[in-house]
Amino acid sequence: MRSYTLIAPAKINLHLEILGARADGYHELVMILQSIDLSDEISVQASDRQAIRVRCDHPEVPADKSNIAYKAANLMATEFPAAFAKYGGVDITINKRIPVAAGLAGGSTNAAAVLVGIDLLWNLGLTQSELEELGAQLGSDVPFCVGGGTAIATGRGEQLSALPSLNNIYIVLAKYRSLAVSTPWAYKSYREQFGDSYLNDIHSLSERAAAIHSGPIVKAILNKDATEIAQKLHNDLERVVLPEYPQVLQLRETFASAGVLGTMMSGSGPSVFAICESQQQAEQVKLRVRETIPDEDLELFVTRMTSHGIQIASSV
Ligand SMILES: C[C@](O)(CO)[C@H](O)COP(=O)(O)OP(=O)(O)OC[C@H]1O[C@@H](n2ccc(N)nc2=O)[C@H](O)[C@@H]1O
Ligand SMILES: Nc1ncnc2c1ncn2[C@@H]1O[C@H](COP(=O)(O)OP(=O)(O)OP(=O)(O)O)[C@@H](O)[C@H]1O
Repeated sequence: MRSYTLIAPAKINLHLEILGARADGYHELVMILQSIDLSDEISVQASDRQAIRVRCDHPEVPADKSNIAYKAANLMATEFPAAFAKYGGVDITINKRIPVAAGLAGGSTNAAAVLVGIDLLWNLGLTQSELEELGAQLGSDVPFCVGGGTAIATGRGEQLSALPSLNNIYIVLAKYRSLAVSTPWAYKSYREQFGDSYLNDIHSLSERAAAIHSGPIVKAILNKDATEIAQKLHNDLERVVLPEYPQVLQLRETFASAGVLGTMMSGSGPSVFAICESQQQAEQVKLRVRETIPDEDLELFVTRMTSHGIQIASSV
């Protein structure tokens, strides 16, 4: 049976700005999303049973219909019933390395990999933008995960404009294994606490553009200047997550006192990343954080920014 093995990278948010609440329950955002070199491996294999099956080596990730990888395959089967009938079922195997429920788009990148894998398995020849449109039906972060790299995301996160890629900027990533933050809770809390500061009353596009704060970090990205990027990191969701989760606040403070270029929570948390001058500094910072917080529940990774989205590792 034919199969593809795909590399599915995680993302961090270099900028996350909430512009307002939308009628559909989502929030209008301006984000800068960045792929990192910390990936799951997804294999998508044709099967002779007319069914979708998911296996995952991580005990906390469901292997049933609630897995977003299952939902991605089911969407492809619904959108392309003739191909589903012709090529048969799909067996999906997920080797999970990205921390779960971390604000790193772990599920979203798995879904993007399944879309890419099934497109190849069924010879559909979909374009990147067609794959991104399908991804938007599964989650706001899924379209970005298809192509990855560095991008500005607007709307609810699904409208993408590519930025020049940032390679080899080293980061340290920290996440407490047992700590999870609900994304709906984070947005809802923000709306309840800071709804008044929304830009909903700004109607003209030029007024709205002038009020958006992502300009300085975009300039830093265009300059490919790690120090400048690190100084301009921003995440509105920190305003609700840090007061509620002291461990996340402690990670931010521990990174800051370790002399990194800059530090921020990713997405809705609870993972925190720190931008470093070099791989060597990143390794030193990792050791220092480990000494300061010798809690085995804390996972620490040294990784780097990458320009890759979903990639094919092998095909049989
Ligand atoms: C926090 C981020 O990861 C940052 O990149 C994303 O904004 C969330 O991306 P995601 O997990 O793919 O989000 P979705 O699965 O689309 O939505 C999960 C929930 O988050 C909230 N949500 C998400 C995106 C958005 N623009 N506004 C929202 O209010 C909604 O309550 C939604 O029900
Ligand atoms: N393939 C999957 N990988 C990881 N989690 C999954 C998957 N499918 C479903 N889930 C469930 O989704 C929840 C969120 O996990 P995920 O790792 O995607 O969060 P996240 O990194 O915060 O995502 P995002 O940054 O897109 O909001 C988990 O609690 C898990 O049970």
